[in-house]
Amino acid sequence: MKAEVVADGKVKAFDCRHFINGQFLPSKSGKTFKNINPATEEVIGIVCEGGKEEIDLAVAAARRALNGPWKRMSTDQRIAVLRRIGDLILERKDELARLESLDTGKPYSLSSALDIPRAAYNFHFFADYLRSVGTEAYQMDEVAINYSVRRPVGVIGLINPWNLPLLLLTWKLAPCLAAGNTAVIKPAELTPLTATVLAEICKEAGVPDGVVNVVHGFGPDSAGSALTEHPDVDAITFTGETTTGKVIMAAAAKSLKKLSYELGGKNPNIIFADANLDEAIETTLKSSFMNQGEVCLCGSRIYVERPIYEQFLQKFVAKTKELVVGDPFDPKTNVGALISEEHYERVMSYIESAKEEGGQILTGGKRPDGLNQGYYLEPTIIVGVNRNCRIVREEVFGPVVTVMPFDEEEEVIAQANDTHYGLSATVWTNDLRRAHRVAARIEAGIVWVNTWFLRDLRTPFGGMKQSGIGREGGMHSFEFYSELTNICIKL
Ligand SMILES: O=C(O)C(=O)/C=C/C=C/O
Repeated sequence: MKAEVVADGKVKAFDCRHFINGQFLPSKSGKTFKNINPATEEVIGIVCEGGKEEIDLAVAAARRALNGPWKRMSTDQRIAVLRRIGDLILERKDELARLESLDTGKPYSLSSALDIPRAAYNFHFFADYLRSVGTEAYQMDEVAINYSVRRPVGVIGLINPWNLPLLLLTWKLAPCLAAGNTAVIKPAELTPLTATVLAEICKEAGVPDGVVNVVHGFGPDSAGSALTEHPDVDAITFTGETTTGKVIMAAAAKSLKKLSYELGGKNPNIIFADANLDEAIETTLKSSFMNQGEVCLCGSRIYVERPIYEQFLQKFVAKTKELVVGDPFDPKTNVGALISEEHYERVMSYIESAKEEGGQILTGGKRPDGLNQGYYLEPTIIVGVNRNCRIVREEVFGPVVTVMPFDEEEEVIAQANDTHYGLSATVWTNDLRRAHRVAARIEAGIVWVNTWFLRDLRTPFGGMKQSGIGREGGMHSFEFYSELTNICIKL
């Protein structure tokens, strides 16, 4: 699947076939769908649409592979394969970054700085981590000794989102393989390219046939539903929208699959008057608009303590107006194109609803002048809304934030927690005790203080309430991707 680098560093997309049992192959049905470049609205290739037949083939291959050479590999051999995958991702970093930008509309400056390096690091991190994974033992006086042994869960279904395609696929696949499982991957239908290259990289790195499988397609009545319903899939790990998470859970219930979920968020960004304002604004530009705001961790609800509210708005709006929206391959671009026409319309509908609810648009809210092709939307700041407005309650997943003033710590904590989500939050203050006090009271899986999206992969990562089930990262990933047997020996 070598992507062909064409004029001015752009790459030409390729047609995507499934990867099953070590072979690239089309759907038996012959069904395909178009792959669209969101920055130009052009068709850049076709993708084979998999269904029950392809999922059955992939699951059978994965089941067989559990007891093949993969099982007999020593830990050191598995570590070497995982490290090699990370190395090969880095060797093809530029090609992968261009493909990711072509598929998603995100700036190449972002995919080359974040998405692809983190994809490689996900493999290097879990390869190294595997060396230190242990279990536990307990001595019952001189009566008995208990110790646990760890084994892979089995065949894992990985269902991945379109916002950080390779970063999030490798975030799941690396620990899945490190723990000795086999995988059936269903990439998001909107972003098939880098998952297809990853399959090729896994084969080249020495992953035995059948251990990693990729089946393209949609959710309902397609590869996605076939995977979540398949009785021989032991677990499902999913990152995506909460609504989709509920559908998957219902399908997985029939065979009681183990579930790991990282779902939506409506994350508060709380800025106290004693914060370093310039630093808070510089990071808030990222936590608001990075990746076109298409990040589950984006701080889309900004709460500013009243004494600095006007000053914050004046500076934040001015800086936001300086952001360059446009061609993902232009080095000057900060904000690229939204992922699809459907998503673009959805985000625009939230901006319309905010206006109907009395919101004022301080900047953005429309397609940039001169960009009539591509799903481009200006970074948007909305004020004059409150906790009862849809724009404040529902995940927009676009370059749209609301800014609201607050007076008391108790009040802003209550507002921050007034949501059925609970993924992440950001707190800006230089008051040490307040930082710890407020962070501990926010109902979220991750709280950043005076920073955002700073990631130590050993930490528990995931959401509470309707933002997820379970945690990923370090030992938390191994807990999901392995089963423990406690053995009690009478002395
Ligand atoms: O940083 C991570 O490990 C991660 O999972 C990021 C998720 C972003 C989702 O939109």
